[in-house]
Amino acid sequence: MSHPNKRQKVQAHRLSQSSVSALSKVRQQQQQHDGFQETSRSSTGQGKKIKFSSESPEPTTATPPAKSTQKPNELARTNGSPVDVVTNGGLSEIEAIELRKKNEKARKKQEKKDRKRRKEEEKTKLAEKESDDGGYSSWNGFSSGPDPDRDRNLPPTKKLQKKFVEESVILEKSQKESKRKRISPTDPDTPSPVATPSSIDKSSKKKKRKRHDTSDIFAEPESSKASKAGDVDDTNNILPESLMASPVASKSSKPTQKIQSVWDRLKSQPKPQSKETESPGSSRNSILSGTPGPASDLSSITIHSADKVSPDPPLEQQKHDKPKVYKNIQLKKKSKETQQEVGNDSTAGLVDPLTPVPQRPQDKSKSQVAKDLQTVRETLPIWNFQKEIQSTIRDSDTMVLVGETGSGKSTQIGQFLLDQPWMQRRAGPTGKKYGGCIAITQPRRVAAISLAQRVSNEMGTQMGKEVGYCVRFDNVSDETTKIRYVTDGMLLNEILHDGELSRYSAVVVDEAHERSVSTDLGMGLLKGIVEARRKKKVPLKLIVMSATLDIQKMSAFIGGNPTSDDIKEELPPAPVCQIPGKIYPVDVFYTPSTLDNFQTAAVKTIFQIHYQYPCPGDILVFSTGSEEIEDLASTVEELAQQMDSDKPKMHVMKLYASLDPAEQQRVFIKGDPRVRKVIIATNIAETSITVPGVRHVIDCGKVKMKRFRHQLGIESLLVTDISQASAQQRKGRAGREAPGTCYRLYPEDCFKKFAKATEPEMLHCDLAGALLTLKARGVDDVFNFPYLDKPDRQSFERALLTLHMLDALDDSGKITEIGKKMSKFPLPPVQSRVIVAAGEEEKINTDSEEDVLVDVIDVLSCLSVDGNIILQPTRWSKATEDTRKQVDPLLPNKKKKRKASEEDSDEDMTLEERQALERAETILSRISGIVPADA
Ligand SMILES: Nc1ncnc2c1ncn2[C@@H]1O[C@H](COP(=O)(O)OP(=O)(O)OP(=O)(O)O)[C@@H](O)[C@H]1O
Repeated sequence: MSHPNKRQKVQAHRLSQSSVSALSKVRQQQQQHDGFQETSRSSTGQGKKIKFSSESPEPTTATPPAKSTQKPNELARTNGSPVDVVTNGGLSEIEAIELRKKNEKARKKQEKKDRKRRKEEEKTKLAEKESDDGGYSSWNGFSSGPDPDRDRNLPPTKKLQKKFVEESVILEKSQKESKRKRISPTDPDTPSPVATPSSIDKSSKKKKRKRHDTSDIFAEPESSKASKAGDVDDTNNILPESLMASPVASKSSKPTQKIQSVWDRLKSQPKPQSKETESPGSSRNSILSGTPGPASDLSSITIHSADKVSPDPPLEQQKHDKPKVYKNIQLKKKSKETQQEVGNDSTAGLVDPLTPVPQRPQDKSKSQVAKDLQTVRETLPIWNFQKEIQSTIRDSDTMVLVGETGSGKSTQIGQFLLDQPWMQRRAGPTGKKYGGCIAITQPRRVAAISLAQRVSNEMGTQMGKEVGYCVRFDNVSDETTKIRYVTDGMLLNEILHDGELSRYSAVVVDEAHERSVSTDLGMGLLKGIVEARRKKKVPLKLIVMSATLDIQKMSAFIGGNPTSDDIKEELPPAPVCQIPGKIYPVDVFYTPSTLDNFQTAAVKTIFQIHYQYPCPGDILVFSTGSEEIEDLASTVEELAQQMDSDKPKMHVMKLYASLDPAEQQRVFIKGDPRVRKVIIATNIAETSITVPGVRHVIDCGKVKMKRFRHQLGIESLLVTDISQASAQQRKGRAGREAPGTCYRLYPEDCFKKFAKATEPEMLHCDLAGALLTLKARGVDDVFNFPYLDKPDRQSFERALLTLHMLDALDDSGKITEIGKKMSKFPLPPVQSRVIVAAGEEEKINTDSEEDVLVDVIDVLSCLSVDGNIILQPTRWSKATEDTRKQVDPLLPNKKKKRKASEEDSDEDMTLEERQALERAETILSRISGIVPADA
């Protein structure tokens, strides 16, 4: 089988998203047809594709054939025969060339004139339209354009591309304008000579400003106006200058020397560097340093901000800012190779998803890595509160810990408590041993794994030893593990098996604001365990953490230590420790009005950022579900391939729950700083995680939530607005390694209308599973269990009836043997009942050839996966293996073992079985687009 080139691979990948290959073929054909239409339009000069960049004076069509027909000289030269050029009726070679040059020049001039005229027409139309509708339609929905008839017959993606390209040009023009203004900042009301030559009259200036305003998605919120005026000492809601009509910088008098020198440096830099527009940092600079002045490039701001926020910029940050300082030759080589691979398709601005991830420097010992990371740890806001946290939890069994996102809660808390005297494993009254380990719960497995990896790096230990994790189907920890990151579902499971959690000295419930059923049940159960362990004089410490928490409610709920022996006495609230300060500022932007289609807006924003900010600076986009993510990713990939070759390339990555875990971990590996990673994720990336390199967040403001539909008796996923707490968490994914930006694809008013906190899952889900868990844990009176928010009585009754119907409860409401078996499966009760029933069937019909249980497991496995049940085996295996090796150091050993056992089992196969297996593999490969159907 021949290896497909990168473009084919990307296409094959896209095909794999749809299992309907026929449909894909039709689509492909249509695309080819569209491509042809585009080319012919270009050659006739109609609907010519505008280049993404406004830097290059030379307009080119996107399709190579058009290019080649327009440059015969070059064609001839590439054919290797300059004499071939002499074909002009007896003219000498030189004369012919001269003549052609002249013609070419005249043609270009004419083209330039035409283009200018067309642009002017477009601008006028756009300005007129904007004055009609407030500018909204100029970017949203791509409904308005210079010549609507021209695009009528184009398919939607092409229309979108064309519209986007046109708008990008307008955007870049306006950015350039604001950049020019900033180089020579003057009074905002006095137009700079560069920006406003005398030939331009006042009305056209106004039009220009208007266009600038409306060509961007993000409006200037009230609060940012205040901050510009110096009233607000917060970087929230500050509009990036380059997105504004009148830059912030123009309010200031003169640039500081430092920034001016950066500008000078920037101007003298080669094209790709100097054309990058300013970051929104001038206001940030002004606020942080008290020095008003224009923005410079992102790197200068980073350095500047770091100066102010922390005296020593974190080491990782320094590396990130100056990729050239890498001393590791191996790494250099690697990245060269990577670039060669990436660059072999010069027209595509897209990094192939199969591109190997650059390896981390291998020559650094674990202790060296830990030593480097120590510098980062010491700059975290939580670092100075170490003693306070230690003494609070020494004196009290419970504590609420609140601190900004990125302040260091999840990574540092375990390390702060590790050496405390109460952490020692010790014997209880009966001689049973208690303690020695800390459990830190996370709502999602991806966070648990990445945090364990980070903390083991910080401690310089091997993953799975002193620091480990335990998530469903994957336990990387042993008896020696001291800090164990677990999902809250796994902790619940542990409580089922060991009602005292005797292994642990402390349990930290992280991201408690998420209020999943498991978190709420876990907290209710932990409350009881803390009391029980206190009585046995082997206390279990409980810490509840979040950045966005209702502190009073939580501290009253978990309660502090009793003040007397009177057991009836109500517990005082738990002590609260609040960590002030954030690590880096994040600027927030809102849209001026509500959008119909956040997917389109997300695409636009991604490219606006890409064109506006220099690399490094990855983008994290929050979308709603896997389908939306796949759609968005393929649109971005398609558009990225049409970018100019001098623009930084893009690497589009996806992150959602049903993705292969190794694929999920891939986003955490630092990539080539010259390539921009665009990670499109669901809310699984919302809390706890730090995706290295992310500087920009795009938040669609929506989430898919499970809702129980009483009439139908089923749960379904519905798209709803997020809460303010969620929005803050999403914003908090930027500003962790450097200052960042957050683009909210909704207006500020909408944000204010969002619920303050996320509604507890318990209040809108089917309670049957939760009640079965409680019953199995021995809680018979489920109605009076301590819930943080109690569901209504009807929900209880409905759930209890369901459990009774499934034989999980007897007539008195006690759990039955069937119920106990059911509670062990991490499935909804209805599904676990089917498994138990199938198991019974197996026992009864031992002679039957039908393997009911296996069939049932197959069906339920498919039902458990959100959406995509088709594997992507071989195509990803190389990439997946690279990632796995970095995440799981024991992988080579595991693989050896697996290979040995596979070889054993291969020997037992009959010829037919082997052929069937091969056939199945081929079909699977075909479905997932690895092998063309006609191969
Ligand atoms: N994988 C990583 N790569 C790079 N830096 C990281 C990584 N994990 C953590 N950090 C650094 O450590 C800081 C603290 O991260 P941590 O997860 O402990 O914060 P947090 O307070 O728990 O945030 P949140 O409330 O968002 O979960 C981050 O701001 C970042 O600077």
